[in-house]
Amino acid sequence: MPTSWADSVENAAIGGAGGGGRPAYVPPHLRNRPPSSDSVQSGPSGGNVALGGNVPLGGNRWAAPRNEYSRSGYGGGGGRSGGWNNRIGGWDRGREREANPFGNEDEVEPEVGDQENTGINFDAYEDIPVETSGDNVPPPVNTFAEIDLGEALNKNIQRCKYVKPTPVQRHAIPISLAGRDLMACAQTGSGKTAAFCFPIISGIMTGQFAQRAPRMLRMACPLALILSPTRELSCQIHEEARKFSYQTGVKVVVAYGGAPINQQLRELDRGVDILVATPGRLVDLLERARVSLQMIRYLALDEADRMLDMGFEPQIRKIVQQMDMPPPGLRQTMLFSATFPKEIQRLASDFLANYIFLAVGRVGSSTDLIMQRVEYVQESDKRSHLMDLLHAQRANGAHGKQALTLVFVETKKGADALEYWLCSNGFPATTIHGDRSQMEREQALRSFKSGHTPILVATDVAARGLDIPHVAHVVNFDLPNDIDDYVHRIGRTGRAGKSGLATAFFNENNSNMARSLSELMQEANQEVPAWLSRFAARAVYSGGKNRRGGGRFGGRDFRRDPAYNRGGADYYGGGGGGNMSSGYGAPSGGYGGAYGSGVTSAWD
Ligand SMILES: Nc1ncnc2c1ncn2[C@@H]1O[C@H](COP(=O)(O)OP(=O)(O)OP(=O)(O)O)[C@@H](O)[C@H]1O
Repeated sequence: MPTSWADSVENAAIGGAGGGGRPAYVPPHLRNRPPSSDSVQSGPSGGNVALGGNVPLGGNRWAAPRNEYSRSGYGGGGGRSGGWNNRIGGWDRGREREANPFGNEDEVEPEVGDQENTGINFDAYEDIPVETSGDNVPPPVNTFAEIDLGEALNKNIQRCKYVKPTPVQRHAIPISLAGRDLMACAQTGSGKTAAFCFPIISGIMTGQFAQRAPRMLRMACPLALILSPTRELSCQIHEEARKFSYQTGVKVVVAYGGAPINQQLRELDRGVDILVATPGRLVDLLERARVSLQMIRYLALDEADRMLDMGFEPQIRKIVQQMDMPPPGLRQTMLFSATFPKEIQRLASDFLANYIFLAVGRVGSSTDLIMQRVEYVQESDKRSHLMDLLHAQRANGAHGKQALTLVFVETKKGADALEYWLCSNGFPATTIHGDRSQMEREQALRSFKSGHTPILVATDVAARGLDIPHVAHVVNFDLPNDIDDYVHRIGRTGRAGKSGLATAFFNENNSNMARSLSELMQEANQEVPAWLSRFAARAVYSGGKNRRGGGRFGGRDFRRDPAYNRGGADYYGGGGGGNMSSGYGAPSGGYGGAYGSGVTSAWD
């Protein structure tokens, strides 16, 4: 059974609106009980506000005639593309019933010993190196049965067909259940979402905080906050969390920008235990005094390094430190990402109390499930080269499913231009980037995921977190300036134990990436072309483009660095000695120069 967010989008697309009018508020501790049997709906899945919609399928996907492109038609998005009037399923309160996020009545009752999550090969992760540091690290578990997550959550794990925990889950869940703060790095596609959702849901299910929840008029007081950097990722986490919390009595609500706020306010008014949000929309809700963070007991930052880089850091500090959220020690904080540059670890430590650092896999490295290729392609040849790749790929669809290709470009204009060119040449493509409306973005994702437009041209807005099944190929048409961005981009394929292919176009313009790219490829047991090694040998580390410093890739607790133990005064000195010195020279890396000459004052 498909279990990912992308599949739940399809389920939501099939379903209609949830039921009922506005219910009476029921506090969390009264909700924490099994719902009545009639709460299991056979029909509508309570279409997601964001992602409900339907994409007509069929026809020859590759047969688009030249010049057929049109913005309104290319996505094939008929159906409910309007989307905003759908209700998120609640759960048994008054006349409101919890929609079944699994979307299929047949799958409501899990069967013991049911088939494993299809296509998952977690044996691929078995011999993965794991490193923990911090005081009194709780031991890992090998099975879900060893952890007391509660019956209702265990049922949902079965419904998801998760047979055993992934390595990051084996380590992170016991740490979080023990109440410890956590900074966790694990490779893309390795199950981090569940690793932070399970302990939060389980903790709320025990009801230990619920009694103290105040009843404030029109002000939501969630117990847990999950922040992520993009709207699509927040929607995805929300969908996953709804599955994990189905029939547990825990209510999950999502709030993100680009969508009408009134709908989200109505959802919040109906009660919320776990709020999944993007920072901008949350700040808006806080400023309107429609959300209070005073009851927060769990804070999770997904893509935490992105959340704390210069783009988001002020908003995150405002949310976490300048509103009414309890301080570290009184809340439990969990930070997760596949990459964790040390300067960001240092920033993040402000938000944590006596935390455990967990690194699973060669962190910041890519998984070797992804076959990486780098090809030397001049700018002017990129389009024809891409076309060759796509032609070759037409033949590669398997089991009636067209293989999906995700093409990353540098700019929004570049994305539109490439999309137009692809469509004009008979390759159904769509695009996702920050200049498109939220509805267009969501429609593009649906169209891609359904295979209607099996090519998605994207900027970095799609680089992190998105879990789209059947992405067989990631093409870095334009390489990013930061090796961590590359790691996240290629991580859209090769997920959950499956294999994938990533191709990067490289030329002189990317010479500053040569060294970090070839090191990354070596780490992941990939063949490094001789010409790239020559580029790498000539290259000087250039600023933000490689922030790891020498030695092995990422994954080290920055508290173990000698500079940290000297008090950290010289830790960010820039340009000089120390492990991080190579990371901050140039202004053009992923941190937009913010850590260039001003590195010492980034958190002053
Ligand atoms: N224990 C499990 N057994 C089987 N499948 C799992 C398990 N845990 C997670 N998955 C599946 O693995 C896929 C990847 O999980 P997830 O999206 O949480 O990865 P991630 O580590 O957060 O990736 P990224 O770094 O790209 O954000 C999802 O489709 C999820 O449903």
